Amino acid sequence: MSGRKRNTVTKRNVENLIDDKAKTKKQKHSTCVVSSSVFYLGAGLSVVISLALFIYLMHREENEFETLVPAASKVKRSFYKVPCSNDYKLEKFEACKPKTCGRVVMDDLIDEDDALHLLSVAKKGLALGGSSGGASILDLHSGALSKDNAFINIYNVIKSEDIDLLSLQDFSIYRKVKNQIHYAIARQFNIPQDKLYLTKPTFFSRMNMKEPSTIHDEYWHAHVDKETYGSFHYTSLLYLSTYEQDFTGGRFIFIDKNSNKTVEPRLGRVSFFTSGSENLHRVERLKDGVRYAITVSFTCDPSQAIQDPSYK
Ligand SMILES: O=C(O)CCC(=O)C(=O)O
Ligand SMILES: [Fe+2]
Repeated sequence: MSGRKRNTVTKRNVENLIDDKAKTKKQKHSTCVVSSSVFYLGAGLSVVISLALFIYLMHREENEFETLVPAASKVKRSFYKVPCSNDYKLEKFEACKPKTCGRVVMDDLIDEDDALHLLSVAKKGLALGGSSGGASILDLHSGALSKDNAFINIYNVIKSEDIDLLSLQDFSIYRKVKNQIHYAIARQFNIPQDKLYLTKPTFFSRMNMKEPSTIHDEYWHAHVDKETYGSFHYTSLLYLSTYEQDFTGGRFIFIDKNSNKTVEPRLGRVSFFTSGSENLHRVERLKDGVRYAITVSFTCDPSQAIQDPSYK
């Protein structure tokens, strides 16, 4: 009897049933609203957290730059010693190869007039070519000049178009500067000067804000000069423009285990260092402006020596 009663569909039962269904629907709807709110809140929160983390990491990277030599002040000679890598162990050239390794910055080695002269050569030379992307070079040894996505030979260009560039005076100023750097490196690292030779490439570089077009434009990658250029034992850079005056970004960064150490370029500043993996480095990506420099590097290997560049 009671079972029958339970199964009887009365008007009241139907009303209750509809009511219950509506309640369940309402409950379901509110559960749905709550869970989607939780979802959006969670997603929003994780976006905020990721953003904060990103800003923190960026900021932390900025903070982890220790400035070795700022552009704002001139240094006579700043020496920063680092332990040598094993890169030289199997090499001959006992008298020349690095036995102590390090980084040196000198602001009064090169006359400002000479740096300015080399800057004008760099500007004129690079104006005859120029990469489609952000990094262009002009190698005085081979004549290679970046042009669009490849290289042309500047000596052919100035000959065929009769352009007054890379004159005897230009080469003589390059040679004077090269000799001053040669002397400073030999002295610093205690090497007989006649066992240390100029090597190739020896090139002007120009960096600007153009987007990279080929791998040659990506100047900001970390590298070891001894691997990149093969013959280098001692790298030197003469800066021809000044950080935060002519460009921003573009600092030179030594990448050490626990920190990054920067050298801020300054017109006339020479930065030289041993070229092995004890001096892993990169150039910070430019944020604005145009940056000029010239690389003048030396080898201990007489078979990699080059003559002083001259008109061809
Ligand atoms: O221009 C600079 O400061 C350094 C460039 C560099 O590391 C290189 O050309 O190997
Ligand atoms: Fe380098």
